[in-house]
Amino acid sequence: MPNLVAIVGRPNVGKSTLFNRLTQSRKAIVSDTAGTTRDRQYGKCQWNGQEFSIVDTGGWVVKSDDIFEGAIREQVKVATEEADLVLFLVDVETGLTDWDEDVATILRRAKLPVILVANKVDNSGEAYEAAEFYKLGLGDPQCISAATGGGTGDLLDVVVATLPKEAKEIVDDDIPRFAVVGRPNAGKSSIINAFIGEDRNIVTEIAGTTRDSIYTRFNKFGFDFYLVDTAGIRKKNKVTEDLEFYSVMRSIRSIENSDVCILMVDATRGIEAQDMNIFQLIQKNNKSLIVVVNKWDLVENKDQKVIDTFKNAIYNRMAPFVDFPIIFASALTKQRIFKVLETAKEVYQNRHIHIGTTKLNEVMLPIIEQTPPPSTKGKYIKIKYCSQLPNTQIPSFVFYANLPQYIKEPYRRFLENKIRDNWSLHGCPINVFIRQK
Ligand SMILES: Nc1nc2c(ncn2[C@@H]2O[C@H](COP(=O)(O)OP(=O)(O)OP(=O)(O)O)[C@@H](O)[C@H]2O)c(=O)[nH]1
Ligand SMILES: Nc1nc2c(ncn2[C@@H]2O[C@H](COP(=O)(O)OP(=O)(O)OP(=O)(O)O)[C@@H](O)[C@H]2O)c(=O)[nH]1
Repeated sequence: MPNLVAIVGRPNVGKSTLFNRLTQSRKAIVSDTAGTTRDRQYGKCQWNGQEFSIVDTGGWVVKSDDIFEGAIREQVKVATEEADLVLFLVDVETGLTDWDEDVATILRRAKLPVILVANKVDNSGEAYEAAEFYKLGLGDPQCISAATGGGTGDLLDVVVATLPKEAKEIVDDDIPRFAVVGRPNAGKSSIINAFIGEDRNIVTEIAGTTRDSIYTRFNKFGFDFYLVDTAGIRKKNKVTEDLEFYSVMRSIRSIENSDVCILMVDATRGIEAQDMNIFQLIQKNNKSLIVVVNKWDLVENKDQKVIDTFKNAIYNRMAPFVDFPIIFASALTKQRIFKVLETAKEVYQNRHIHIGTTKLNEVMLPIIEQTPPPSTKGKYIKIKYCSQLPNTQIPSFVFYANLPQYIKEPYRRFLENKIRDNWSLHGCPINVFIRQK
């Protein structure tokens, strides 16, 4: 299982620039105005064959001057509880600030490794300016320029050397792993209790080898699966539970270690930003999904129109991925709790679908013939055949075409939808590639 690295630091020190460089994504918006960055919260980095996840704490601050620094401080604390390693970024242009000292105090007390990183060392002549940060009591700073990339290779060497070694969990690979995720108060602990009750005979707790990772095996009523991180979910942390960042940090490990995510939504609140953040984590990790609209007992009018309105609202928010089940349930009254497990099992099986090449072509080629890819620049575009790739993490299909570069996203999506119409891939992300033949 991957390790989790958190980047912390004052606004404008270059967290998002560094996050971008490490994850090599160009999605992050870098700006000169403090606190304007978004969608840079979570990504993956690979270095020397080791993979780890990165969270940029700067992506989560509520933008308001009076709570700004307090909120960041709070996030630093959460990061120290949930991450495996912290990159503490400071800025040689501004030099040492009181706030850096505050954060250093929190970090010195934390039990995880901290790497002090002096950013904006754009040329070697500036490296001496970084010496003052030694005062923070966190060792010698690693000098980097996130903007040019200078020093980041050395930094990554240190990160990889410092991260705890990835330990193999003692779990059976053939048994599905379900994670229950959702915002605070959505009913995660309640539904886990409804699944396993307090009956010790049906569950075995297997202590994971990594901090906080615990799989609970459930084997009864024809079900056999692991619930991921149940102990972590049932452990309450009321102090920070309102923090958006907190629910995300809490979810990362569970999601990364699961096959199917059971996303709990509170029927009395609808879909909110926090639900969307968790949904995006599920998507970025290519996990299968079912949505449980919980606390359905509290909804008075449950006629079909209300159900449809709920469903449409959820699908609209999560578009374009809309092929997943939504179940209206109550962890309290146990209404449809079994349905949730049954559906999670089906969705897991969909992940392992194998469609033979003959069958796939028999169905897809006539569809393509009827609705061929639109010709671009007078070019005739032809898809010759298709097949499913073997041994992939999620079902992946390749369509071979004479001019793949002219087949655009809408048509790719059309192909994906046609595959979904013809085979049961409910809840399961799939890949559709177009390649040259
Ligand atoms: N000269 C120089 N400028 C940098 C470097 N890294 C980042 N910057 C600039 O510093 C400014 C802030 O960078 P960001 O990455 O947005 O900083 P941040 O810490 O994510 O800021 P918040 O979003 O406020 O948390 C931008 O103008 C960047 O171009 C660097 O290595 N050298
Ligand atoms: N009426 C009703 N209340 C529910 C239901 N599920 C959970 N609750 C209540 O909602 C509150 C939160 O439930 P929890 O199971 O603790 O929620 P959680 O998602 O684990 O919350 P955090 O630990 O804060 O992340 C509790 O008071 C539950 O009793 C439900 O289906 N119906």
